[in-house]
Amino acid sequence: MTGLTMTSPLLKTPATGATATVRVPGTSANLGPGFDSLGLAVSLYDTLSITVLETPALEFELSGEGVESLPRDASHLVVKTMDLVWERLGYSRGGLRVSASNVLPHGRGLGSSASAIVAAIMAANALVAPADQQDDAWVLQLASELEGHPDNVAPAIFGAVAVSWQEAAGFASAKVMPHAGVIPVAAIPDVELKTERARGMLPATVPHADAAANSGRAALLMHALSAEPTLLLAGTRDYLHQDYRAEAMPGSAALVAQLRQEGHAAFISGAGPTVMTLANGVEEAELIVHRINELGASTSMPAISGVSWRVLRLQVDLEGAKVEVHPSL
Ligand SMILES: Nc1ncnc2c1ncn2[C@@H]1O[C@H](COP(=O)(O)OP(=O)(O)OP(=O)(O)O)[C@@H](O)[C@H]1O
Ligand SMILES: N[C@@H](CCO)C(=O)O
Repeated sequence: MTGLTMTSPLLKTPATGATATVRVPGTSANLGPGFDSLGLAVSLYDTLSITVLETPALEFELSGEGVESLPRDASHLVVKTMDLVWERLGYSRGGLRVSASNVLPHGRGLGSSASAIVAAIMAANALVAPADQQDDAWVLQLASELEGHPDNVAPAIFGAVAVSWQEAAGFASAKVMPHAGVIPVAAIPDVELKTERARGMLPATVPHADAAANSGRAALLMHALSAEPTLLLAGTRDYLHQDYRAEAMPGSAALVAQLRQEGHAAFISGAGPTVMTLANGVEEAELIVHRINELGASTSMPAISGVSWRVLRLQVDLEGAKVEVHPSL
């Protein structure tokens, strides 16, 4: 690794030749009643490698999700985010090679934008001089600002279940380890729904009775997730967002209703349209996978069978994003 160089009296540059690689999990936000506050990390991972080049070029090696549609210039979310990190830390960017292996589907409610932002911040932070590097609380603050809410970025950074909140001093998050029996099952539809559109469907106010009922379920959910998974069905009941957004994802709304009627803790993952179900043990997880495939193939519920579902039995990721830096050879 070459030493840090000065491009102006004020700005430093990251060390040329170094590569930072970040492996970041996807996340499921809201978990039913935890709108904009609860989320959990799942065992689906994007990998981002950033190499600082000697030339001013921006090179992209993208694979997987978004390969056809993502921009290959400074407007790419990863580059925009890294530029902001370096600006705040007093650095300027030269050339970069951005290598991304994208597994998380975009606009499906699995936190792809949050994971991209977290990976970019962690890579940029790892490439500055050790004395300038910031801690995870700083990463959480900046990532939440960029994403607009902390419920996806917190579990992407820390893993497990994250309970996040905001006060005058900024965003904060507590990590809660889930009961070992909790198994997330994702049903990912082949249609995209932009978070921005889903947020636009929410009302400005909700009835006090709904807010009160929702508070009770969110509190119950934390107990169910950490200690008593038999209560997951009751704990994942939401009153604040899913009904208001159902029109934009009728197949997902129908699948959530059907699975809940059959006793499974299903909810819309993030802003949708992925349906997440939290199983209590392997046997229930296998049953849920089988049942979703069956409903998708049956003609008796056209709202569900009219959508093509990719069903994945996952695990809760307990560690969150990991970064490694390789100096130049
Ligand atoms: N790995 C990535 N690299 C660059 N841009 C990305 C990446 N992942 C997501 N994005 C950008 O974020 C957009 C998707 O963000 P959006 O908030 O709509 O959905 P999401 O994050 O997948 O879902 P949710 O927030 O509901 O969990 C993509 O269309 C793309 O512009
Ligand atoms: N809490 C967010 C998650 C998606 O980014 C929402 O439901 O809009």
